[in-house]
Amino acid sequence: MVGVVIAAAGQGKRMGGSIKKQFIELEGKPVLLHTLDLFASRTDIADVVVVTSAEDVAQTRELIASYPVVRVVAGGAERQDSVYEGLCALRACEYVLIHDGARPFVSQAALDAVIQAVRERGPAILAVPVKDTIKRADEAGQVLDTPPRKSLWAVQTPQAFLLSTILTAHEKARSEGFVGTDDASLVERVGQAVYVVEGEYTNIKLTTPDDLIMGEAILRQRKEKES
Ligand SMILES: Nc1ccn([C@@H]2O[C@H](COP(=O)(O)OP(=O)(O)OP(=O)(O)O)[C@@H](O)[C@H]2O)c(=O)n1
Ligand SMILES: C[C@](O)(CO)[C@H](O)COP(=O)(O)O
Repeated sequence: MVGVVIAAAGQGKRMGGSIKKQFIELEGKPVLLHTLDLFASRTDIADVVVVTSAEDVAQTRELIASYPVVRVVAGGAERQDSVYEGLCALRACEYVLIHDGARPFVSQAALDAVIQAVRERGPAILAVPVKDTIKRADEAGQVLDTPPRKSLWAVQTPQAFLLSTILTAHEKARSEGFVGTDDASLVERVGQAVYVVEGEYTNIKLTTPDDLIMGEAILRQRKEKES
């Protein structure tokens, strides 16, 4: 069966404002519940662990009281620490999807695709082709090079792994003091192949206030399609 870790223990510094972004309401519902609803209706998901800051655990438990398979644990200072706490709290799952609480728009088709990929190929991550030209530059702003765009992907979540694989990779990174900006990078650094699954540009992470405007537009467009 598949378990899910939802990382929602961030402070939302880039979003600003007095309410952390996972608790901001979009169309009258907190972002975290939009995210949870994507997984709650799936029969292939056996366990869901939401990771929040220690100070938000009680509030989050109240918020998710009506979700039967969802539990809440406290996270850590870095996203990687929070994910690790979530992984340790999972119960009897062969595979795990690691997802950002602040990514409430991933489609069911994308979830199907990433689950199929991890079962058939191994570690799998949703990503979209980069639209802009990307340059590397040094600290003085001088351009170093222009990597060929066709090899570049903007990485999203969920990222899918065998639970044993990602736990081992996290433990190794922790013991060596390595902090990555996603979970797949911890698996890559132990030399294991990771596969990209093409996702959708609408699977945005709510990071800055502009993303809330985009998020409302995505929800509006989906509602219009349904009616
Ligand atoms: N210590 C942390 C930091 C981040 N996250 C989660 O990881 C996801 C992606 O992180 P990001 O967008 O960077 O969220 P924040 O850390 O909240 O944002 P910021 O960096 O602007 O403070 C979010 O769902 C966030 O809640 C987490 O669980 N634990
Ligand atoms: C995991 C992630 O969402 C993939 O895009 C991203 O790397 C999280 O990064 P952030 O630094 O927490 O925004």
